[in-house]
Amino acid sequence: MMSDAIIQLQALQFAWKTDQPILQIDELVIKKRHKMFIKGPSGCGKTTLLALLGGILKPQQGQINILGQDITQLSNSQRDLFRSEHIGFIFQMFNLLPYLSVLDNITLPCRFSQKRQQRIKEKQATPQSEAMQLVETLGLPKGVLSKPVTELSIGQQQRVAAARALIGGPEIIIADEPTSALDYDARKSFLSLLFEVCDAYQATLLFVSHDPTLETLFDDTLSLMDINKATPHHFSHQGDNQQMKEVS
Ligand SMILES: Nc1ncnc2c1ncn2[C@@H]1O[C@H](COP(=O)(O)OP(=O)(O)OP(=O)(O)O)[C@@H](O)[C@H]1O
Repeated sequence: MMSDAIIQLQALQFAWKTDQPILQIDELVIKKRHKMFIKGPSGCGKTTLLALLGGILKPQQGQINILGQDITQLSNSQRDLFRSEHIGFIFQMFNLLPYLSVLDNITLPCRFSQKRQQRIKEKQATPQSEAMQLVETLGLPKGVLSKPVTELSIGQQQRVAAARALIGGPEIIIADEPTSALDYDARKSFLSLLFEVCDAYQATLLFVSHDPTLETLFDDTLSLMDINKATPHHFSHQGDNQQMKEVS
C-alpha cells in the first residue's frame, strides 16, 4: 500500500448479476485526509462503489485495501466490525432512527464499536460530551439533543447524521448525496461545516454528489466514468456528468 494512501483498490470487478460487471476498475488510490468529490451520471455505479469501499458489498474479484487491511479477505461479521470502527456513513435520507432522541442517534455508533469508545476516552471525553461538542461545531442549538429527530428540519437532520458519522473519530467518512434536499446556500454551509469537522478529526472524506458547483471545493475529483472500464454502453462519454444522457 502506498504510504500516503488510506484506500487502495486493485483489479476490482463487481457485478450485481454475474454476467454483467457494472464496475471494473484497475486501480484507485485515495489519499489520507483528502476530500474527494465523486461524480458520474445516474446509474453509473457511484453508490455501488461506496458500498464496496464501505464493506457493505463484496467484489467478485480484486482487492480493497483500507488502512492496510484487504477487506475482501474478511468474513461478513469482520467486515461489519471493520466498518463500524473505521468508517462513518452519511446517507441521502440520513437513516436516522425516528424513535430515538438526537443524542441517542448520534451516540449509536459508539454502542457497536469499542474503538470509537476508546478514541473518545483517550480525549477524556464521553459519547455524550463528544455529541454535545459535535452538535455545537455543526451549528445546532444545544437543546436539540433531547428532541426526537422527527422534530428537526432537513438541514438539522443532516447535521445530526454528520455528527453520528463522525463521533468516535472513524478515519473515513462516506457521504452519498447528503445535500440533495437542500438549497445552494444550505449545501455550501453544510459542506464547510463538514470540512471543518473532518479536518478536526483528520478524516478522509468521500462525497458523492450530482451538484457540479460543489466540485471545486474539494481536494480531488473522481470521475467514475473515467476509471470504470465496465461503463455501460448506453452512457455517452461526451461532456460532464450532468450533460450525459442515456442514448439507448
Ligand atoms: N440492489 C441492486 N440489485 C441489482 N442491481 C442494482 C442494485 N443496486 C443498484 N443496481 C444497479 O447497479 C447500477 C449502478 O447503480 P448505483 O446506484 O450504484 O448508481 P449511482 O451512480 O449511484 O446512481 P445515482 O446517481 O442515480 O444514485 C444501476 O444499473 C442499478 O440499476
